[in-house]
Amino acid sequence: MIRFTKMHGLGNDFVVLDGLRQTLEPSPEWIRMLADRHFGIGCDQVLIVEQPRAQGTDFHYRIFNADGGEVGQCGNGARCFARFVRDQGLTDKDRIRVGTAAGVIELTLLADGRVHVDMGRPQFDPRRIPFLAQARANAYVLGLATGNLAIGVVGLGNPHAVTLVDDLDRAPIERLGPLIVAHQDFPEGVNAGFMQVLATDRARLRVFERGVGETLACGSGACAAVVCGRQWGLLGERVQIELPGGELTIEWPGGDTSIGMIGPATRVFDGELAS
Ligand SMILES: N[C@H](CCC[C@H](N)C(=O)O)C(=O)O
Repeated sequence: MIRFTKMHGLGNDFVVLDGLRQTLEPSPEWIRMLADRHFGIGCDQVLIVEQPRAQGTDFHYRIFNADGGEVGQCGNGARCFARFVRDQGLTDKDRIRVGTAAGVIELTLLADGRVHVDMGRPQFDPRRIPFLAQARANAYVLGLATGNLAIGVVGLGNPHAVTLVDDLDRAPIERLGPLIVAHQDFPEGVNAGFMQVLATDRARLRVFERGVGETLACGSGACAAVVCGRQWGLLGERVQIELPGGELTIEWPGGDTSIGMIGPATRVFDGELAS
């Protein structure tokens, strides 16, 4: 009987599985079933806790989108991961180093119940995002059927394209999101963020996620939006990002430094799969 925990980070929701004390075979078909909101449990991503692989890490963390694809980063998921391994008694540490397919991240459980994630340094090398155009990524014009779109492109262990909009409620996000996510310039797809800057320390954001569609929050997307916003001279070092599901605090000094994210991690229920 496979046990799972249902969790969310500002409404970006997860099925979290302990891969240490149970044997899991995460095929794309099985992941899609778990994520299915009618035939399965229902979630945006499936997260699996595994034994550490990299030197100096406490765990390895596998991330699967609802479409079954495995990816290298999930900011909201990282916060839930930290909460999960503590709640399950898998560690008693407050600071946890976790290996992912994209590298190592450091999670810190804060006294107020929130979690800080050191998301590592933003990537601008197009080959590592990956992104086919060789132009410097912070102002690239994407050719769409609906016309050209100026975007910022950055990697956070997963690829992000950020579009600045004047009004998040009126921008044609439902139409543009899928076009950007599937654009040929992103050979592995991309997460499409739409940001409305309110002040140098505050912005609104909606994200169409690769492998899912629009989510209520996207942690790596919030980090990508702050990186692009800073490169465009619109945002300061510490920014409150307002997502449909709630607020994240993002801190980035700029240059070749790590980006930090602070936010909640919520456990909803534990369950067992029938088969
Ligand atoms: N859809 C993303 C993975 C989850 C990212 C998001 N849920 C977050 O909180 O960072 C991708 O395909 O790269």
